[in-house]
Amino acid sequence: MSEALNPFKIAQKQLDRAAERLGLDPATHELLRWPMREYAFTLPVKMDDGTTRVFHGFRVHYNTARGPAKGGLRWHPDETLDTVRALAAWMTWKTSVVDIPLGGGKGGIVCNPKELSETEKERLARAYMRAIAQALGVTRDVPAPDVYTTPQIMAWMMDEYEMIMGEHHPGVITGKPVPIGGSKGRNDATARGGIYVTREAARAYGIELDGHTMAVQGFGNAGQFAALLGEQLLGLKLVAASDSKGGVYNPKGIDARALVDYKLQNGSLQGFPDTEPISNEDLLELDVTVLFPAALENVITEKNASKIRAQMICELANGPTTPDADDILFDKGVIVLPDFLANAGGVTVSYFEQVQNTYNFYWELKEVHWRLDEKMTRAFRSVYDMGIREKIHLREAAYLVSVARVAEACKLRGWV
Ligand SMILES: NC(=O)C1=CN([C@@H]2O[C@H](COP(=O)(O)OP(=O)(O)OC[C@H]3O[C@@H](n4cnc5c(N)ncnc54)[C@H](O)[C@@H]3O)[C@@H](O)[C@H]2O)C=CC1
Ligand SMILES: O=C(O)CCC(=O)C(=O)O
Repeated sequence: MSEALNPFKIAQKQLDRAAERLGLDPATHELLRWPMREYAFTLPVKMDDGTTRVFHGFRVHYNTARGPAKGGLRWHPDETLDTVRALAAWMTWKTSVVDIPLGGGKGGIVCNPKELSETEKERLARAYMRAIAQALGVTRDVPAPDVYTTPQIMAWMMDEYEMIMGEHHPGVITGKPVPIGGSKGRNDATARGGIYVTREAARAYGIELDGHTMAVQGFGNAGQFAALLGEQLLGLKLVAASDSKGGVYNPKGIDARALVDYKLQNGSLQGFPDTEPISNEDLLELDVTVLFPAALENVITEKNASKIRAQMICELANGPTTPDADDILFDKGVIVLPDFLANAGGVTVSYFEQVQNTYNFYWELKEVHWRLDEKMTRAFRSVYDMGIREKIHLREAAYLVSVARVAEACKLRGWV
């Protein structure tokens, strides 16, 4: 990875811009440029064939001034400490922009879960939990799912934690299956939050969505629900979708439900009837109303930004757009709904899950939905108003809103 595409360098650069505009004092700026605490683990795990494999994992507590660390766990072969640092920084700005009383954290294991059996995944999840348990808990840090981690993995981790502690602690992790303390509505929350923000942005900028088109890059939790809810709630027509193996395209429209079922059955999108193949790169350049990047970082860069034809980009992925690309898109008039605003629905419902776990009283789905809608709508308005007032793009506006809140919390605590 080139230094220019190092996600943590990008996160620091984004913060530097905000710090300058906010006129942050040097100590606060330096404090917010770095994680407050980092853990690195070496995890020996027994494989099904009797051999031992050694995995490496991380957990980063970026900033906890507004509350305990919060953020997902990613299992990916390309995971690095700097990726986790960046994701933890973005979690800090994310919990702040939706104004929930949590800080930012993130974790990861360098592995390819597609090569692991279910029993190997379970042993890896439990090994990670044993390594991090003492630093977790509702008053310290609460993990959740991210790329290639699932409700089942959260369930194993919660169970391991409770074995260690000898009592129930469902709030130690969120994104759990509903029967063991998960929240209704967490499964589609990331996409749903993004759909609410897209709806608000379309109203604010006067963009017609009903009957218009969308393309989705990345067809996992975030991407699949974006396609389904984009169709159901906004009337958008899916014309292309892709996953790590490539994409499918039909300008006349693709039935989102049928495509999700096909992906769940076949593990890939390739061969879906009445579509032609499309690469991940070409999908980004389609002439659509809304583009949902929902895979990984750095897919929109200075190399392809000028070729983007979408009217609006709703960033469900973390870090899909580089700072240089942001400026190009702003000049072109493309509306970018920035990641830590657009994908904050996931952590917001994770927070609702923690609240329900604490009270041991569970909400109906419609309560989750209206509370999420309220949080996302309010967050969008605060960012939009800031963007208009300062004449800046929405990412910079979101940084100003979020960083000011975290800086205030640091100051009130007497840290700076
Ligand atoms: N799951 C959650 O609650 C949240 C997820 N996110 C972000 O959303 C993005 C997607 O996460 P999930 O949907 O949860 O993960 P997931 O593991 O459910 O799905 C990931 C999808 O991305 C695809 N993919 C992987 N590499 C790709 C590539 N190079 N090109 C195109 N597609 C590729 C995979 O095939 C898979 O379909 C990530 O950036 C994640 O950090 C953000 C907020 C919350
Ligand atoms: O649900 C959560 O706590 C965090 C989800 C996450 O990792 C993210 O928003 O990037």
